[in-house]
Amino acid sequence: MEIVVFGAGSLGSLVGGLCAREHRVTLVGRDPHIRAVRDSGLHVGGAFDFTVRPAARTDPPPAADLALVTVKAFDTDDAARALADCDLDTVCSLQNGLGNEEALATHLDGVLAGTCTYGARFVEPGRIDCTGIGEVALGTPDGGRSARAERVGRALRAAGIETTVADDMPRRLWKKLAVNAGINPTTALARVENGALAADPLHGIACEAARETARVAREQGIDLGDGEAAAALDAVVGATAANSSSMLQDVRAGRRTEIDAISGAVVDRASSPVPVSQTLAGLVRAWETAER
Ligand SMILES: NC(=O)C1=CN([C@@H]2O[C@H](COP(=O)(O)OP(=O)(O)OC[C@H]3O[C@@H](n4cnc5c(N)ncnc54)[C@H](OP(=O)(O)O)[C@@H]3O)[C@@H](O)[C@H]2O)C=CC1
Ligand SMILES: CC(C)(CO)C(=O)C(=O)O
Repeated sequence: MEIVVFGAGSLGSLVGGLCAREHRVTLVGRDPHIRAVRDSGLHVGGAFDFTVRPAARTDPPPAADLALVTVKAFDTDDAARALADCDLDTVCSLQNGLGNEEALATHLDGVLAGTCTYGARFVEPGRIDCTGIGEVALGTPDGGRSARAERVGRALRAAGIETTVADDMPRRLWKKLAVNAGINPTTALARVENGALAADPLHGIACEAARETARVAREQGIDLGDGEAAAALDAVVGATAANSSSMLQDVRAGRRTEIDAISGAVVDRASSPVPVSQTLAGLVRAWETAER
């Protein structure tokens, strides 16, 4: 299968590197990382230790069977526009946050929704580390089964990526959002690793943000319970206790965060008050305004 990974930073290089062991892969990203991959290949370290030599460029190729989108959520619309001239059969987001599939579908056909719990960290141009083995779940954005999703699932499994083809992607996207809405802004503002959320006061704040997200999901017709959302948050906090959330990494690096697609998405869709999510979103945005 011809696969283009659009947004070959940390996660995109991990997934693209794994796919390159089985498929013809083109990474689309930025120099100097892309130049290093072109010159010396891509080394995937951490939980893996291999080097592959995918094609690497700073603009999309003319065609591919599958595009995996791994830009940050605030770049999704630009990614969709950049891919519009690429002859594609299927596009699959592996991003965090809500709204990515809708943004992609504005410009592209054959869009699938996806979540990813693998962890990836950029080391230096040409090298990334896998910081945690997880899984990819993918399917049609509105739920239900599709031959397109089954094809992509087979291709990712063939590359050794733990993959579930799911018929309930709306629910999965909201459940992942509840986890991110609890963990990401809380750890970023407190400057702590994920494990600090196991104890109060941070545990109470993170759980309430997750429960607010579950309530807004129910307002949107998604059957996601408060207890289930809080339990999912606790499970991820336990499993990634030593990790720095992506939002904490962004804040520490002085980079723009994905707050708008995470807590902002909860606030924008709420038809009842979500004070914790609103406060977390406001505080992170205030930091972005002051510090960036
Ligand atoms: N890293 C991880 O462990 C995980 C990440 N995720 C999610 O995956 C998504 C990606 O995260 P992550 O990999 O960490 O982010 P990164 O910033 O490391 O990777 C995104 C890359 O895409 C590049 N990019 C953006 N727009 C373009 C463009 N138009 N053309 C070429 N390159 C472009 C960025 O370059 P530049 O910055 O210069 O614009 C960057 O190098 C996010 O939604 C994140 O929340 C989900 C699970 C785990
Ligand atoms: C699940 C979690 C919070 C793990 O750190 C994550 O997806 C992130 O950091 O963006």
